[in-house]
Amino acid sequence: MILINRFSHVQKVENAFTSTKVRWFSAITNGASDTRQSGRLRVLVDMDGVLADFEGGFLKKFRAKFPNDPYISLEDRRGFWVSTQYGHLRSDLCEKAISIWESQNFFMELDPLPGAVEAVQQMSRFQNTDVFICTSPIKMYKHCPYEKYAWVDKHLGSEFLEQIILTRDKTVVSADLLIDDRPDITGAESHPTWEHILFSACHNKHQQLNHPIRRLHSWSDNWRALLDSKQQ
Ligand SMILES: Cc1cn([C@H]2C[C@H](OP(=O)(O)O)[C@@H](CO)O2)c(=O)[nH]c1=O
Ligand SMILES: [Mg+2]
Repeated sequence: MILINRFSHVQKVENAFTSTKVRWFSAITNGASDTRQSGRLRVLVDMDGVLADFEGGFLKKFRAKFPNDPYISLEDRRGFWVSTQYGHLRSDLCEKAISIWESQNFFMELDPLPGAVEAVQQMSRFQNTDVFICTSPIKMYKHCPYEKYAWVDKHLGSEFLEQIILTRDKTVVSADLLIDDRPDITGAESHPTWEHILFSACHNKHQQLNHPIRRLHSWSDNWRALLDSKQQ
């Protein structure tokens, strides 16, 4: 009897733990109302193609490493994946393109996009606004995650290291806005809490999207109005 009671106590504790875990998890995944209830605006800012010049850095290093191979100018870039378009140009160029962003110092040495650092610094000083840098590392993890942290430290300062979210699935992160240059952002959560603002880039600026989406054309565009539009 004592044993049974003890067991049922353990079971109860386990059940309570499980249901707390479930509640906590759903707060993370379905948190739209949570962020608004807190009265604070939560903004996710993507890194490559929004803060850091991935496309420009890639082209410069590709041409330096493979001076005798054809390349695609930024004007002619189409489609999110650089390696896909290079593979269409000539099949061996796909692997050559990948070798560029898998190299040491690729992510570290990317230049900030015009106005990006200033915009994020200003945004983070807004009242009732939390800004996070939400970025996906490449799967070849030897250099990229470290270099993304080092880049933020160098350009935004060490206090911004608290604001980094590294994830391959941005749909499970709850926020009000996600500013990102990738047109199709999908993942485990089919109804992300954020509104995706498409940041214009050489690869997406000609793209007609079949779903309604607001764009930010650059950091000289009116990003303050976008934030205002989400305030209660
Ligand atoms: C391979 C590749 C990666 N990236 C960026 C997107 C991701 O960073 P971010 O989430 O910061 O935009 C990261 C890993 O895929 O590299 C491109 O922008 N274009 C590409 O062709
Ligand atoms: Mg990006």
